[in-house]
Amino acid sequence: MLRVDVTKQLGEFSLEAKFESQGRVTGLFGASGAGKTSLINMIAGLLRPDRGIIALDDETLDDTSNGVHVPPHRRRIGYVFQDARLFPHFNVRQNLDYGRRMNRLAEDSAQRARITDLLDIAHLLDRRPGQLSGGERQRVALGRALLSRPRLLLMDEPLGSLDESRKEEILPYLVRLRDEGIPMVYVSHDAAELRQLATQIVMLKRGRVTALGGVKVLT
Ligand SMILES: Nc1ncnc2c1ncn2[C@@H]1O[C@H](COP(=O)(O)OP(=O)(O)OP(=O)(O)O)[C@@H](O)[C@H]1O
Repeated sequence: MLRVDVTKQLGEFSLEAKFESQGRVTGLFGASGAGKTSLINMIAGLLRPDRGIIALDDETLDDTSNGVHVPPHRRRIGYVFQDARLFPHFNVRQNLDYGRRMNRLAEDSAQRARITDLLDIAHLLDRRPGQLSGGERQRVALGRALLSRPRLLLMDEPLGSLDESRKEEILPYLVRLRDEGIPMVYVSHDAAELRQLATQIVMLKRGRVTALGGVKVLT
């Protein structure tokens, strides 16, 4: 379970968000500037709340009243950005291996084969990111996040930079990931996308949670 109860002032913008999610895919929905990225950056540990608590299952990741702040690399949280942010000088195999090495996990070739199959990227292992399409790059970014064995996967508009046909190409993979059982927080301003993927919705407007519930709150 993910529990968030935080406040943060960013210049003129104030974020005050409280929600709990048991959902497999928590869809964070809101217009541009609503505070979605700031909120998931706090869950990732990249941005510290001014006040409040973030907890994942039975672990407290932030608790400002007790001075608790677990640094990002200790959270075991995967993050997939709108632009894949692969390492350009590494090939796909090396990019995939990065999260595992950073987390000092043992090599697990069976797991890598399973993930590369799941995402249909096994034939791309020797290529560099510059030799991939946008959709392929995003599938590699998903694979890299998954292979770090995260307890939670954060996705910030992972389809945002893709055109409609590429989006259609990736969505089925995201549905497969949902069924893998790793909980996800999925940021989007696209209600149709969230209807297909999310199991629970947190709606944000100007830094406040305005609705919580199933995908029907999107209507
Ligand atoms: N470091 C900062 N200093 C000042 N203002 C900031 C800072 N970071 C974010 N903001 C402001 O906070 C608001 C929320 O930004 P945020 O990126 O979280 O929104 P978002 O919902 O993710 O938007 P988008 O969908 O456009 O990415 C915006 O008005 C932004 O300008």
